[in-house]
Amino acid sequence: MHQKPLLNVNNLDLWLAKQQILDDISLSLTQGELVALLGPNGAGKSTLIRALAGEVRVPAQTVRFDGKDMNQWSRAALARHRAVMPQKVDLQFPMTVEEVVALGRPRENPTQRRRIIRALLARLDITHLETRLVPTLSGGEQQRVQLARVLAQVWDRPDPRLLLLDECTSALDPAHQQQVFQQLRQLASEGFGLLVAVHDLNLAAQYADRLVLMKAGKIFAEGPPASVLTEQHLREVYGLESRVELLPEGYPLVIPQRPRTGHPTDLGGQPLPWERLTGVEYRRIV
Ligand SMILES: Nc1ncnc2c1ncn2[C@@H]1O[C@H](COP(=O)(O)OP(=O)(O)OP(=O)(O)O)[C@@H](O)[C@H]1O
Repeated sequence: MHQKPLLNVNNLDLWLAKQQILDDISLSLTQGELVALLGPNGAGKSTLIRALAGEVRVPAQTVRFDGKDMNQWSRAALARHRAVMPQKVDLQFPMTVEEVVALGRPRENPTQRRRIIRALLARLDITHLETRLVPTLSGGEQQRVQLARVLAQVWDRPDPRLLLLDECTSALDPAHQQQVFQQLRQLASEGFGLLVAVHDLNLAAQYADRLVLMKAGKIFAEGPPASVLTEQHLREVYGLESRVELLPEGYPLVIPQRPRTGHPTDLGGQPLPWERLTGVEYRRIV
């Protein structure tokens, strides 16, 4: 088990356009750890990832990467040790999958680059797409190509290696979501530290060592999945009614409940059509 501190954030405040977006954020990530960043739309997850990526300037001494102030890292050195997958990547150029993944390794010798690309395409189940033009791929296929490009950047580099991934599985079908998260766990066991923003609470619960739940720019709760994903927390942070069950596998399962009032699809507490037909209340059978 790797235990070396990789990332330390201390009392980070961040203001953009005269608005406070991050409020007193403190967290840490060690080598070999996969931490999921959760929270409603607008909670500040992407902004935090951009700040940790060095894309938004942060106050001195608030973010340390491998023990060194983030502002002291040169761009070139950062590029070898941390890679970032932004939430939106919209590639319009007619480039092939192979060419896009190669962008992650611009200065590599061709034989070595080829080896890295092949390994990543296989890991992300996109070998069969290698010669296709990226803009012609489906959304989920494109997302896996972008992940391969990001991984190529830090693949087989010396430690420290940090991955900051912003909703890297949002377009994937359930089987590919599982496959990608298994790969992320594999990377953690190889010594990477991973911070992954994700909306799927159950994926996070299944794969992350720890969860960081944000609300309105602050950390609302942080810890192992079972301590963060409680019915009370989900109500307070998302306004979501849910049932949370602890599975025999050791992680919680969140089952969202149909809102009783105030939702556009809600019938004001009236039984839904199939409830009238079957006499079975939907809430009890989900
Ligand atoms: N450059 C900016 N200028 C002004 N406000 C910004 C800027 N960037 C982000 N914000 C605001 O900061 C808040 C947090 O945005 P952020 O994108 O970090 O949220 P998020 O948690 O990633 O949300 P989502 O789940 O929708 O992706 C939002 O209210 C957003 O409008």
